[in-house]
Amino acid sequence: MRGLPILSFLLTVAFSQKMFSGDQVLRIRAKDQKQLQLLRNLEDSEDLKVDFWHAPARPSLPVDMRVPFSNLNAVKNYLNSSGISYTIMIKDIQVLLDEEKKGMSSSRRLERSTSSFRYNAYHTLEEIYTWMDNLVAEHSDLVSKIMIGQTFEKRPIFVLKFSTGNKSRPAIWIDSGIHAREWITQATGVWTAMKIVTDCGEEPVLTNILNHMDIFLEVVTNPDGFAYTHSTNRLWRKNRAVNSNSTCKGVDPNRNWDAGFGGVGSSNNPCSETYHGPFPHSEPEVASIANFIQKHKHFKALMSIHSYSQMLLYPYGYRKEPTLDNEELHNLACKAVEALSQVHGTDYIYGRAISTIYVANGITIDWAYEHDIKYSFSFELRDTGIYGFLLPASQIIPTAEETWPAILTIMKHAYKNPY
Ligand SMILES: CC(C)C[C@H](C(=O)O)[C@H](C)S
Ligand SMILES: [Zn+2]
Repeated sequence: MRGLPILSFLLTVAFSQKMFSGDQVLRIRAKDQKQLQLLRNLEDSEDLKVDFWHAPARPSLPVDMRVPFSNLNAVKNYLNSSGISYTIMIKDIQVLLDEEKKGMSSSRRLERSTSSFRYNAYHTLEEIYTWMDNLVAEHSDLVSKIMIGQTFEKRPIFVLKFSTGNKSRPAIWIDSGIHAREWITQATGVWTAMKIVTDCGEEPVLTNILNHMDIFLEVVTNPDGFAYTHSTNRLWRKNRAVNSNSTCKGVDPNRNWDAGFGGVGSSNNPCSETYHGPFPHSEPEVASIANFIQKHKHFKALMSIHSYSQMLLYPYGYRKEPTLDNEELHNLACKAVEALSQVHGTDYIYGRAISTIYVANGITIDWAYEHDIKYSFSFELRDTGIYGFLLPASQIIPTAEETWPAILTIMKHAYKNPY
């Protein structure tokens, strides 16, 4: 009878999961603004169902887009006839998804302790929430779990609090997984939580920070979307809100913040991956964080972790003017990226979001900066466009290991430069 649970799991997955057989990710290097606009036009065509993994921004940045197998010829003809050259970044998405699923099914069980949890594998929401409870139980002197709200589908939204004190102190916010499909980020959040409990009291820099500041870490910042990537569509980005005037579901939680809301750099089309929602903080996944941070009043640094591109970004995304703290943020990003590259030689670029990746409004770090959190950064983890969102699990630990010194650099700076 042992095989039955695995078999039933595989059968349910086989029958409910969206398949991406033959879908390809094309990498395009647009030569000029005209070609970029031709690419943007593709996003608006509902029948081609092109999914931008890396949106059109500037000629110097590649555009990565997933094209359903059934539309490959039409899209490739469109590119060829427009004189737009492309390479095939992923030849068949389903092949990578099948490999990813194989790696997960062997680790699919609810562990009773954090020591038997496999940090080098991807996990479901249930497995991560169970791990979270084990972490709190095993380290209750340092870690507690706070429910800051409920998602659209009424799942609890949990934040881990790391504190050695008992009154409200200056604090640091870290979130991962606000975009559901960016699985390397939730996995990095799990590893980072373990690193904090392991190093606290042992490693002097972190120990010193935790003697004066609290750290709040939201590992799964989009629980509904994340559950959906496991149950139905691995490449889902948004939350799972029902949009009143559309059959398309989901709002992009990283366009829903009250910072330049609704301008250029997000979409008012509910079917778009960057749909900003009906109004700022309309989404519970965003409002819960905003309310928590505003009630706390003492956050000094915020890091929102995304993938992919290997970038460290700071405000603004929605305005081209630099912030008043641009020089300090730029120098801090430089130090953080240097610390990151020391670990495995991974190269990052860094700078203001609008000029480093693309214009984006309603984003977390702009709202944070405009709400007195000076040290606000968005990480874009590995890679730069070989696997994209389908980064193999073998890269989870190396990615988390290299990200940690960058996170620590930013936390240390916030601690040493109180404001
Ligand atoms: C700070 C922004 C521009 C991050 C970006 C996005 O939300 O589109 C990620 C690459 S998904
Ligand atoms: Zn993202």
